[in-house]
Amino acid sequence: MLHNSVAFFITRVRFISMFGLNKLFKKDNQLEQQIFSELAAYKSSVFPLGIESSWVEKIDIQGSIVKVTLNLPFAASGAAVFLREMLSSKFDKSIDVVINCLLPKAYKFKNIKHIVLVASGKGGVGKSTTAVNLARALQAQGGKVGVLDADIYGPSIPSLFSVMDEKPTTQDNQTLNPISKDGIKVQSIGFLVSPQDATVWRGPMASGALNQLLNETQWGELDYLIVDMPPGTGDIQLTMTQKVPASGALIVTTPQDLALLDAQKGIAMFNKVNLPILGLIENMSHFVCTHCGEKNHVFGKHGGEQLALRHAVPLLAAIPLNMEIRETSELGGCLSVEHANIFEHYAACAQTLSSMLYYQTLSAPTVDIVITDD
Ligand SMILES: Nc1ncnc2c1ncn2[C@@H]1O[C@H](COP(=O)(O)OP(=O)(O)OP(=O)(O)O)[C@@H](O)[C@H]1O
Repeated sequence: MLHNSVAFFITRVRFISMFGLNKLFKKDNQLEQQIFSELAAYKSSVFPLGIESSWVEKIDIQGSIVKVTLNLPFAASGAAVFLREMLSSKFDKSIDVVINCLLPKAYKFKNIKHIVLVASGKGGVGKSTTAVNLARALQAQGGKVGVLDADIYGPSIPSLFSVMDEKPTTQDNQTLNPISKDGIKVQSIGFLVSPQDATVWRGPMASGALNQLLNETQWGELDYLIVDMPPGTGDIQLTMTQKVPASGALIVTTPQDLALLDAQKGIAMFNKVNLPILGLIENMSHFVCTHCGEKNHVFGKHGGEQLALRHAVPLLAAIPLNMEIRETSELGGCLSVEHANIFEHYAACAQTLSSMLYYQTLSAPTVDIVITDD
């Protein structure tokens, strides 16, 4: 019996060699190695150091059908589109790329891996709109996401997610369950106190409330918690910043001189408390004419770019002034579903942001952060 199977095996090997199939297997192996090399050499803002071989889960080659599966340690599943194009053009054949996002289990606070503050030097520049779309984009890229609305002057997150009438529930009378909207966990100061009451708060009260919302909400496991900060750079914002174990801050600005001056104050504020500034987002950066497609810089040109250069922080996105952004936001809709082309701006920003946060964690020492109420 054993003799028979050995004979069968030898015949099979001979048969394969005879028809040159072993060369075919070698060729597959060669292709696999070339794919590894191309991935390692591919550099972009999302992959500044290329794609590590340990991120390649598998390369499946079935004749002319090739599929590459990657497990990325950050939320950038949309990058599959570029990688697919790059590999297909290099090898002159269709190569499919699938990206799963598996962030390392390194927690910044409780079960939260990264906390990102979204701030602005002045009100009305689109900070909350940007925070919500960025949260949705991080989720679309494969992350588990929560949003904490700490804007005591005008908590607009409930309305931007269209959950104004909901109230967080409690199971133990000590902690609150956040509202879940489209898989995103939402908590807002607006669910708990009226805006009239909150606007007269002083720094310690506001930061105490933020602390409480952060600590006493059952967030579960999150990859990214986006915190919508109150606009401005005063005592309240400073005290709040000091109380949150954030990975960094994003500053939203418009291109007008006055907004840029205030954004500069925001940069100074975060520098004062040594919180890394992850980047600037220039909102309402330009307007694309719906008839002729021409780009108009309604509020000025290159302002965000110059500010970013001056302070050596990345300009992560230049979001257009766009009617669909305003309409969808005001109706609490989802831009990715309703206007996918405009949502691309936020998707690209989310990919770069999540990659930055990953590399930041690699280079930072790990410390346990304990928040107290004082
Ligand atoms: N890129 C954009 N294109 C068009 N409209 C926008 C854009 N970004 C924001 N808006 C609109 O601008 C208005 C202000 O936006 P938002 O409430 O997000 O600003 P904010 O900076 O958070 O304000 P506040 O300081 O009051 O919290 C909203 O009507 C919003 O829909």
